[in-house]
Parts: sequence; C-alpha cells; structure tokens
Amino acid sequence: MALSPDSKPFIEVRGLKKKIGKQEILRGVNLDVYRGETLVLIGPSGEGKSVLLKHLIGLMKPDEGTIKIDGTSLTGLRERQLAPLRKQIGILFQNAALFDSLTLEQNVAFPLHEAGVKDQKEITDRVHEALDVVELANHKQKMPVNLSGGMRKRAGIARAIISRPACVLYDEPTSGLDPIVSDVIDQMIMRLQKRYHMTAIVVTHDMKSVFKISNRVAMLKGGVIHFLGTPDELRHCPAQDVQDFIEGKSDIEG
Ligand SMILES: Nc1ncnc2c1ncn2[C@@H]1O[C@H](COP(=O)(O)OP(=O)(O)OP(=O)(O)O)[C@@H](O)[C@H]1O
Repeated sequence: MALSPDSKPFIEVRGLKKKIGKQEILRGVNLDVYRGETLVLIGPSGEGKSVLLKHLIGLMKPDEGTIKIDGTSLTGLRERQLAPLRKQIGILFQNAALFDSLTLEQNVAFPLHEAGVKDQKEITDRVHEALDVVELANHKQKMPVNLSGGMRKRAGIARAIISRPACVLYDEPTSGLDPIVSDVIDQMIMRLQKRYHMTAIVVTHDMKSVFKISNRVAMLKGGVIHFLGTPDELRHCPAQDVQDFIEGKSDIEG
C-alpha cells in the first residue's frame, strides 16, 4: 500500500509520556498511523504496547504529550465527548472479553445497543454481516463457553467492527492459537483492510503475522518507538537488538 507523504495521519501521537506508579512506561512516543494501513506494533513484553493502545481510545490519559484522532485532540475531552471518537475505533482486547451470559449474537450486537440503535432489523442485519465477515454466521446462538479460542477471537473481531469503525486496534489477536487458526485471523485482518479500507494497529509477538499483514512495523522499546519502517526495512535493519528480537534471540548467555 503506497502512503502519500502529504496525506494527514488518522492517528497522530506526539511526545506521549506515561508513568504507572514509579515505572516510566512511555517516555516520549511519536507515531503516525495513516488511513487504510495496517501498522504492526512489536516489542519486548512489558514495554507498554497495550498501554499505548489504551491511550488511543482514551482508556488511559497521558502524563504529557498529545494524541489526535482524525485531527481531533483527545486531551481534555470528557467521557461524553470521547464517545464519538471511540465510535471510530474498535478494539479487540487480548482475551476477546465476551460476556459469558450472552449468546454470540447478543455479544456482537452489544455495541449497537450501547450506541442507542433501536431498529431491530438494522441490528439483525449488521450482526449478520459482521458474523459473516468472520465466518461465524452459523454459530450465532452459541454461548461463549462453547466457542474455541479461535472462534472467541473472531467473535471479538465481529464485535470490534460492528459499529463500522474507521480503525481497529488488535491486542495480540493470534496469541494462544495454533498456526492454522492464526492464519485465519490474519486473513480476516487483511480482508477487513481490503473490503472496508480499515486502518489497523496490531500488537503481536507472532513474527510470521508481522511479515504477512503489515504495511509498516513499529517497535516499542525503552518507552519510545525504537524502529519504524516497512517489513522489508525491518528485515534489513542494521540494529543488532532489532535483529535479535525478530529472530527470537535472548541476550542471556547459554
Ligand atoms: N493498570 C495497570 N496497573 C499497573 N501497572 C500496569 C497497568 N497496566 C500496565 N501496567 C504495567 O505497564 C507495563 C507495560 O504493560 P503492557 O501490558 O502495556 O506491556 P506490553 O508491551 O503490552 O506487554 P506484553 O507484550 O507482555 O503484552 C508493565 O510493566 C505492566 O505491568
């Protein structure tokens, strides 16, 4: 996907700093994400990838720095003012976060009820469309407990896209899944990009996914974006720590 150098970023993060307790997690993150691109966020465990995602939907507030979504700054917005911006961004949490007491269909419809959609036909049609995209339309009456790990992730994706957001944030969408099911999830992320020109940020440790789905890759390390570039630039990045990371080499001597 060609990025036009003069196109405005959909998400713009500048100088983002965040401390949790005494720990400085984010130390000045700068990042632009453009409409229609899939940006994969990698980096060592505990470096703040999930914390960064939470800032993008206003679930966490920066200590310093700014975040703009489609040109609107999140700084100082109240819960009510955040709602329309949140509608533009869907999120798939690490555990898919389904409600155990609701059927798959009811889980996927939930954001529409929250958004005040009343028209039952519209709800039914949109749930069907979202479940169709993730190939779960035949399972809509199932309870979450009766879904496999991969089906739960796909259900989470259906729920993340039901409000037709411009952008979806995926927090480790393939973790704990076998390689075949992981490939199905990757295909779905790519299908959403193609079909709806959806912008995506995908946090993953799965290097195969990184090279399959990304237009650009950002590596968060030391509280900053330590590497940013195309998958090809990542492959040829001269920094030893970046190469060690993608090859899964630890710096502990064996
Ligand atoms: N609500 C919280 N309260 C206290 N500490 C937190 C909270 N959320 C995150 N942290 C801490 O912030 C740091 C970054 O966590 P985060 O989950 O963002 O890392 P990550 O890069 O996504 O890791 P992983 O790849 O293992 O999922 C960790 O040290 C974590 O313990």
